Amino acid sequence: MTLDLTKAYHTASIHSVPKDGSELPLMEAFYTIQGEGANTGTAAYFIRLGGCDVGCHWCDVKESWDAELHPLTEVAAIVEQADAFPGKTVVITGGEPLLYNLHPLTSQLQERGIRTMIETSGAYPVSGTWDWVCLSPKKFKAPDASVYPFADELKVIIFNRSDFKWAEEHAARVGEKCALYLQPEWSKAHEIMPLLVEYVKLHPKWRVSLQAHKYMDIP
Ligand SMILES: C[S@@+](CC[C@H](N)C(=O)[O-])C[C@H]1O[C@@H](n2cnc3c(N)ncnc32)[C@H](O)[C@@H]1O
Ligand SMILES: Nc1nc2[nH]cc(C(=O)O)c2c(=O)[nH]1
Ligand code: SF4
Ligand SMILES: [Mg+2]
Repeated sequence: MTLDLTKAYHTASIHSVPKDGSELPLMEAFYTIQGEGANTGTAAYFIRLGGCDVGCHWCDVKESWDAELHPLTEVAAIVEQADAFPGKTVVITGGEPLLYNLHPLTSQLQERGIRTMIETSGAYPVSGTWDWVCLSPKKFKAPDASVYPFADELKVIIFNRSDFKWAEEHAARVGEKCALYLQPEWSKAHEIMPLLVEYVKLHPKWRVSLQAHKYMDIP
């Protein structure tokens, strides 16, 4: 598959993040339990990159949006720290990680035998090499068409009834093997859960994803 790199990592220059991907704006990194989607319950080291222009009004990490607030950090140092943990699985999240050139980060992780996973809205084309791609499309800035074939998992956030239709539109665009998840928006979870449960019972190709880390009270 050929990638259209003309649209990739387009804001890198605005945020003076080097386009070669050697340094990235690092908001935080922490070793925890994956709380969402297909890999829920497994140990993983999360690397959260700053910068996002998608603007979900219910985003649970708005502090990540302004890349300038997060220090440019050498990829080699990020990788070194990740390798200190026994999980040997790294989840790159944000912010929107696909704003940046992720080739050096993923290749250096994989050279050390660390699995690479990404949480992305898909708003920008894929860079880097991935063992697992979680695509979570957003109405506020729809995915780039090139991203759908990379999705191992589609995770749609349900905030209101109209999001079920939106979820089906995206399910029609991912590959046959892509696992399908519906995840309640956290602040509406109590209200939306009965609808979500009924929807999955009627449309069993979908599974429920909860933000298990929030119930476990861990990062
Ligand atoms: C903070 S985002 C960062 C990665 C990327 N920007 C994205 O949206 O996929 C990580 C995951 O959290 C989900 N998420 C964010 N806010 C949420 C909320 N209030 N309730 C449920 N899921 C949420 C996103 O849909 C995404 O799957
Ligand atoms: N434990 C835990 N699991 C997660 N899965 C996706 C997360 C994210 O913010 O991308 C996340 C997170 O922030 N914490
Ligand atoms: S795309 Fe992700 S980081 Fe950006 S606003 Fe939406 S949920 Fe938050
Ligand atoms: Mg989170």
